[in-house]
Amino acid sequence: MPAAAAAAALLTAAPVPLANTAGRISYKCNRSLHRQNPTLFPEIRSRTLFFPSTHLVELLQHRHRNIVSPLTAAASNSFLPVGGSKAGDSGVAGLLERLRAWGHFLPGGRWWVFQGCDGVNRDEEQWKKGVPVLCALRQMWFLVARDRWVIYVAFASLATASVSRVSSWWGHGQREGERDERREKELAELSIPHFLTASIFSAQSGKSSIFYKNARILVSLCLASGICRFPHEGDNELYCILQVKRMREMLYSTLLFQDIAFFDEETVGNLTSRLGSDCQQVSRIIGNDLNLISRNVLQGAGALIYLFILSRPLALSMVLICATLSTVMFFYGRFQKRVAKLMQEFTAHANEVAQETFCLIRTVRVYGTEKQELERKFGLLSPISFHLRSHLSGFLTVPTLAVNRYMKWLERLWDVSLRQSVAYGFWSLSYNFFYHSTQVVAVLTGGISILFGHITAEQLTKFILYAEWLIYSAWWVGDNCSSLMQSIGASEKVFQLMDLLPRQQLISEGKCVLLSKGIRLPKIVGNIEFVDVSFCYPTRSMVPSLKHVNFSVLPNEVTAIVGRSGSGKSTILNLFLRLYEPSNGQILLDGIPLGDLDIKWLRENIGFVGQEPPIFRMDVTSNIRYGCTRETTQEEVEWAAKQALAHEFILSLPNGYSTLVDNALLSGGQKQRIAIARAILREPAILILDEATSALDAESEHYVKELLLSVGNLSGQKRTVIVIAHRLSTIQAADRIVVMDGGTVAEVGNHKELLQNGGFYTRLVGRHSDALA
Ligand SMILES: Nc1ncnc2c1ncn2[C@@H]1O[C@H](COP(=O)(O)OP(=O)(O)OP(=O)(O)O)[C@@H](O)[C@H]1O
Repeated sequence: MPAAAAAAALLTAAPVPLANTAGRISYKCNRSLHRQNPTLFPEIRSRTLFFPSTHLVELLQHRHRNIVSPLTAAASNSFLPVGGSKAGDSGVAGLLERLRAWGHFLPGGRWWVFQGCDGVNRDEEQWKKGVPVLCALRQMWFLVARDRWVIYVAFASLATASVSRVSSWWGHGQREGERDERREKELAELSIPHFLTASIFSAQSGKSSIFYKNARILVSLCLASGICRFPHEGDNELYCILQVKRMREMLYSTLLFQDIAFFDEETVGNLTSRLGSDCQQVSRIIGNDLNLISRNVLQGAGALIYLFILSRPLALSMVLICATLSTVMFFYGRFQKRVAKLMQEFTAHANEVAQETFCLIRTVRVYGTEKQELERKFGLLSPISFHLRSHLSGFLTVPTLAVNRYMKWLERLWDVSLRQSVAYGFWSLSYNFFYHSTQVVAVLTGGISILFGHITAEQLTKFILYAEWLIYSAWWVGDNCSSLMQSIGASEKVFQLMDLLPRQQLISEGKCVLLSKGIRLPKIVGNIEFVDVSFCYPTRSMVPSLKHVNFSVLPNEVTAIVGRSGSGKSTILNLFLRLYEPSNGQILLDGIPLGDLDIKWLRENIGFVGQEPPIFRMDVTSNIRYGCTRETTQEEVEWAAKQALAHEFILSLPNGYSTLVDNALLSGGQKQRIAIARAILREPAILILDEATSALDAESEHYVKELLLSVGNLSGQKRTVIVIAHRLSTIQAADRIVVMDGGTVAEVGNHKELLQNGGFYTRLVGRHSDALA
């Protein structure tokens, strides 16, 4: 009760007008509520991040009816529900209030304000941060410049289809002396309405020779238009395919060369969504949208010129109508760009969740959370947008929503799509209105002109046909512009990702290639030194994972790193593998800073086996050969597999070494054996093992460990080994043990020395003797 009272006080203390700030208020209130009593309000806090404030009240009423009734009473005085009315509102005032609320559904109303992924309303400033249209087009052009010939062919055939001179088709058969008419007949597709009308009127007036001539021209024009369209459309398709391919290539290679920290922040689902649907959508920009826009602009311009030739006053009225339509088109296009951006974002989030769920399907099954993953408690009004639901709640009982992570994003997609559909409805409405306006204006003004003898009935018919053509072209331009805006909206994230610079260590002379840059030592001795190394993961820049770490690994020795979970053992290996760069200090290999060495060469000389080694979806031989730069025979692959005790189980697979495997098709121990065989085959100078044998049975582990730690490479020479271990047997076998505690080195020495010290290591061994033994 005190919490509810405090929360009520918080809400009433700051009565903020609701308009345009619903998301923000809701968020603030809930932050405060959550701080006041996190146990009472945890769920509400996360939910209302994307709910408008009215839903806070709804949610509280529904979920915490008993506890927070004073809060909702107080809240309802401060916050007027979007579609509802205050308690006590009745009669005309209440009705007016409700009507006013419904007014928010009209263009420009509050219903059209979008919320971003964080659930907060996006203001104009945030939208302006997007990629400008010209900038997006420039980037697109740069992307396809290599294949510009495809575009040239497409545009040339388009121009031919739309604007080619008819004179070559029928030149000598024209009526002499009719200058205007001759000019009018210069356009191929555009002249179809002209000859159509001329044919009809010549038939009506009984001029059979003129009728047949016009009919012949009509057929020729239709054929010409069709033939020119063929290369044009084919080229466009070809262009779209090329562009998607090129974009995916570029994006994929840009992503591949990013820092590991980048992948800590971006999820796989999100990135694959950009590579998939986003690239497809963006490819429409030049291949489809721009192409259709130019075609319709050409045709519209031709029709307009024709109209001006026929009648200037009538043509001006058409210009006026088209200008109004263009204004509507501008706003609609801007709206579409925003919609597309949000839809891409929400789709990416939905993909992210789906990908995660499918990757963790075993956990979902074991914990029986399928229903939870599908949870969806909509009622009668499902699925309609949150806002509309809120308005309807004034008339109907609307059940509270309960959505899971995936449904949350689908619901938000739906929410945006709903508004998109309504906007399309408004756009179509305006088109219809203007389309019919042209006819009415043409008939009225044209009829008057006929009455006064300024134009003939034939001219008016032509005028109406061309006016329709003009408005039709304007409509298509509008439609394609909005589609272009959609594509540009969708392109934003793709271009942002493509603009990322590749990781510094992989750049050479401005190119990101698998390159050779830096020092290559003639031979790796294997002396590794960590000098005052400190490190924070970029995603947690305030929390150091390593603090002033100093230790050495001597050549041909086995160094074990031990310590409690989270003490920084794997981080040390990550830094040595240069997956991250130290925030402070240096790591040296044979006296040379790692940063000065050729990274490609360095990695070729390191073998790494992790705790959960990844297996690629390919056959066993390819998996063992993965990353091995030297040529290897099948015998060598089998030798490595035998050393890793993998040979027997591989032979028992349906196709032996040719069996297709992946992470889900092998046991943990089998995966580790393949990864160990992979490391053995590389014959690395330095071997790094991160609990590499944890999934093996005791006997196999003993044998494999012997091999990895003592036997060394093919020629029997020992190598430098760094091993993270929890088992006492592994640790005892090490020449040197580095004991980590809370990101610092607590002790260094061998097993005997450390036990004699009686320090942290002794306590660790004592406390975890069961686990270590
Ligand atoms: N990618 C990452 N981003 C942010 N923090 C991380 C990341 N990886 C590890 N950490 C944090 O760094 C600290 C050290 O982690 P590390 O993986 O090195 O521990 P560890 O000693 O290897 O643990 P374990 O024995 O459980 O594998 C931990 O607090 C961990 O939460």
